[in-house]
Amino acid sequence: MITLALPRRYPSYCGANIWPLAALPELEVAFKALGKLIFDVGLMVAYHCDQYVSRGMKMRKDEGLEQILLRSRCHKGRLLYYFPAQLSNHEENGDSMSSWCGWHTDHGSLTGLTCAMFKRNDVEISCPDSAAGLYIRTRSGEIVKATFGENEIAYQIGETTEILSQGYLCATPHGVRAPKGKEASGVDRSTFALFMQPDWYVNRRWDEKLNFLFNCRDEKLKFSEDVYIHKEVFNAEVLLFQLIPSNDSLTFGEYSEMLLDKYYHEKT
Ligand SMILES: O=C(O)CCC(=O)C(=O)O
Ligand SMILES: [Fe+2]
Repeated sequence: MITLALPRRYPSYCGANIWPLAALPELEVAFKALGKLIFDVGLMVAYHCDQYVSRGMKMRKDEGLEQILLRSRCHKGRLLYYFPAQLSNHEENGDSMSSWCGWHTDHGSLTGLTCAMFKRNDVEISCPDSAAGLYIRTRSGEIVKATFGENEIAYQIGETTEILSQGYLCATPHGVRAPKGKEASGVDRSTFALFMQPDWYVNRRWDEKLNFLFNCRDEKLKFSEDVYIHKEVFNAEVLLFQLIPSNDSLTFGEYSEMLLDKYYHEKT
């Protein structure tokens, strides 16, 4: 019963995977193996995040990032594809650091990223512009290129971790810069991201619309006055956080729905 109801409530989270079984049968196995590796290492990163946070705030073991990730069934692996810059519909915006993907923070707990692969005409190449790629903004406000190799995984902190750690850990602002110049013509970029996030659904709550009693785990996000997620940089977030009264709490599902409405449906 639950497997029927959840996709209706959260279509963007619960859609079935679509595997190109005929064209690329090996993708499903490789994709899941990579996702599992990034998840397993992510748990180790989470353990150390908890050690750090517990020095500053009181935290029960089951409230820590590691346990939240371990009990969640809502992690999402995605292959990301960036079209060659001149074919993209998006005009290059004023901020060249984010010409392929605008500055943002991920809303989940922890995002694991592989280093990207660049291609021209389906042939893998090394990127002709060494300035292209993923950029992050550090806690001290510096913009730095995130450089890592093909056998390495990068982890970024998401907004939910910032909220649950009451700001001891900060969500990582990031954007992706497209290559520039003649040589950049026709160059595309592919990478893999594992978005690790808490369970999102409501706990033992009757849903009028679906006529269904949810009997599942949720994760409450407590918004305290001390948490101002990158407010000073991203105007959209400033608006969003004005909508959440301080000291209020939402489930991760409610928080996600609020963001999706804000960004995609302009409901709020
Ligand atoms: O492409 C990347 O390296 C980062 C992707 C990203 O930030 C995202 O999908 O949220
Ligand atoms: Fe991101």
